[in-house]
Amino acid sequence: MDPAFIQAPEHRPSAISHQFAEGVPIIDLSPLLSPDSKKSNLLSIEFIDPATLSSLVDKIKHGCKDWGFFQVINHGVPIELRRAVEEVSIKFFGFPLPEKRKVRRDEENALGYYDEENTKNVRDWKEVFDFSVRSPIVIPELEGDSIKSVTTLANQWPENLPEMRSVCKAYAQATQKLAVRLLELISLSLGLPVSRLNDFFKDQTSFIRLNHYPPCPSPNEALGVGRHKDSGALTVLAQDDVGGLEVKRKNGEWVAVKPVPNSYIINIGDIIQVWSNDEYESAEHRVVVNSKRERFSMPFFYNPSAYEFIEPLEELVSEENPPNYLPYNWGHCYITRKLSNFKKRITENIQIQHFRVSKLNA
Ligand SMILES: O=C(O)CCC(=O)C(=O)O
Ligand SMILES: [Fe+2]
Repeated sequence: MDPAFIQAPEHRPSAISHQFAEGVPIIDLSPLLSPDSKKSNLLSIEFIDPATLSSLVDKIKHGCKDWGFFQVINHGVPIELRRAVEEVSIKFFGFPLPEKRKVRRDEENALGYYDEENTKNVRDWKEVFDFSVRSPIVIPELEGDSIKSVTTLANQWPENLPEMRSVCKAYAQATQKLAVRLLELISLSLGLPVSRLNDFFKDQTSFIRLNHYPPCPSPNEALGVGRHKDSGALTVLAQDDVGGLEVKRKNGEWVAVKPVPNSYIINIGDIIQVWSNDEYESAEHRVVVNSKRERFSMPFFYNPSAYEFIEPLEELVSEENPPNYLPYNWGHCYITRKLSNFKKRITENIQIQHFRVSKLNA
């Protein structure tokens, strides 16, 4: 196998890491499906009674605080839509490589097909197709009040799979609605008003990634995706029945997340960690591959507007609990991370650690 894929010994999947985690919270969102919205699959917080809402918010808090991720069922995303995207994804990745490369991402435009992604400078055993919810998106990178650069990202769709565009668009809208409701529940779980975080997403930079992990001849040395944390606000992830997603627990142990049919896995991203001033921590995760079955997954990365500056929310800091992070521009963070995956870089990726206020100076 190409040595570019081989993980350092300490990061290889160990034999004991494949046990399915006990007790991963599975949260039933059906109380949010109001009777008349059942048909339209619309989740709403308006009509729920206070006791039911409060018990739901408690479960969200537990998931965020103790795990950094959880699964949701009865989430309102129509199953037909999910199946339709799964089908186009299988068709697309089944195309010959030259066909897929017609919509390949490049240094200017980070959306489209890509099969050479690195995580922490080791190649991932996967191929991906990225598309953003809004397109094109113009992303200014801000430094203070001045614009450092402007990048435009635009979706690219394969000519010989004409249904892909509309199917993906409909799916993105449905998962986005779920992301909005989840963020509202998370806002309540932090003691904030329900819509406190919504305005950050007015010109969202959210995108969906279709992942394909082919069978791997050397699954003990390579990873589908190396260990990482998602840099956005939260991730709404659909995985198929093969399994392979692993999450690092607070005790340092890697545990596998058992696939639950038609559920979504919700990951807390770095932005929620910063907003909450470390009340919630983003979960480190990775993907283990296997030699027999290919695997497909589809994360929706819920990302704010590029011009937003991310910092601990003022309601959640005080003299006793001062902000742990300096403000950083999301557009800058997003573009640096997205384009840095394009090529191996000598320098480290931007991480929220770079904005952490040093405790030593306190
Ligand atoms: O495939 C998965 O289950 C997770 C993928 C992932 O973590 C990512 O693309 O950021
Ligand atoms: Fe991830």
